[in-house]
Amino acid sequence: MGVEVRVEGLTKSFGGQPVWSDVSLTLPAGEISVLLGPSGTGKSVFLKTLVGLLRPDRGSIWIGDRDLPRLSERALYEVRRLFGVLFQDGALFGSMNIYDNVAFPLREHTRKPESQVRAIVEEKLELVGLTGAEKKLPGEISGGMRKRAGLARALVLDPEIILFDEPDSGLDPVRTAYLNQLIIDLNQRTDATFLIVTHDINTARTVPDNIGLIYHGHLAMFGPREMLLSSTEPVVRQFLNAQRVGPIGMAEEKDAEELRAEAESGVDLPPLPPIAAQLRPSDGLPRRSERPAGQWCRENGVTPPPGSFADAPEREIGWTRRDAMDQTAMDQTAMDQTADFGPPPDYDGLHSREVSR
Ligand SMILES: Nc1ncnc2c1ncn2[C@@H]1O[C@H](COP(=O)(O)OP(=O)(O)OP(=O)(O)O)[C@@H](O)[C@H]1O
Repeated sequence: MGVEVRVEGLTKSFGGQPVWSDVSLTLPAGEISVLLGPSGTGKSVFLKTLVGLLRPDRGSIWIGDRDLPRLSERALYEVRRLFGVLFQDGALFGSMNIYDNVAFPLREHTRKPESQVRAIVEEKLELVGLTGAEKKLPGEISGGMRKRAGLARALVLDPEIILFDEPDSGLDPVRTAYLNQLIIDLNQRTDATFLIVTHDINTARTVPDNIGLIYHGHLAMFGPREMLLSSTEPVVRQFLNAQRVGPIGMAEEKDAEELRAEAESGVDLPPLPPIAAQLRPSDGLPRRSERPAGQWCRENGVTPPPGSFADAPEREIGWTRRDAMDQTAMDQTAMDQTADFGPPPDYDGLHSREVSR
């Protein structure tokens, strides 16, 4: 069973240079959250700080009634056992075969007899589809297999919180799709709390329950996926839609002159793409934390981008044609009252697939 992780006012710097400041967010128990951000904004540093490998300058990381940065080394060692971490490169020992790599945390942190170690290692290797690769060295298997071996090792102590640092880096799109499905299935099976750092926009759009974005030394936004996927906040919109137009430049932030030139050129951000349905477990059953598609938008009076949830069965969506019509009527009234705001948005596009047929 996963646990909630509550981060409050977390700040980290190196040699007086802040990486990020005043980060506050809650990773809900058992849910999948994704953390995005331009390169070098400190996502890996955030994961390492969460797990206690780096000490923050200020702030709290609450797990139950324990505040990690305030724990003694000994207490922290105990709490770390709640975590499983999949590092970017799998972080396997090159001279150990896959079996010994996966068995390592069990031999290091428990007194289990070798027969039990074997049973657990075999179970986790089967879970990640690596049965038969036990005797291979990390250098003898593909990058994708190394990731899965790293994942098996992250799972052997049955962690309640699993952190993934770019699990999809270096993988082709098909392997990324398989890995994402594996992550969803693992979440369903273990009910652990997941935090995934990724640069893959498709992963960010379909895998998580919540999305966060670190930008320019702070947490720009964190919340339910529908909140970010329908956000018109320029940084969020630019990043989630992989656009060049917007505040983020090649070297992180565009300067005022670049932004002015962009505004003068009349180039605008393209419309938000439709929100796709969340990826479901392989058995097709709803995720434990699943909320009806469109529910957040409806409850918060936000109109999702046209075409959203077209791939969710009508009976399961929380945003229906009726809501769209009600919303259109409400917005039309607002438009009539304020005038000069141009034509009303094309809410019918919400079901554009049906309409265009
Ligand atoms: N141990 C350290 N000592 C000093 N500086 C560090 C240390 N670890 C990371 N940094 C710096 O912190 C900043 C953030 O690095 P980090 O690897 O967390 O970024 P990231 O967002 O994960 O990047 P990417 O998306 O490219 O992987 C970088 O400038 C990096 O050089």
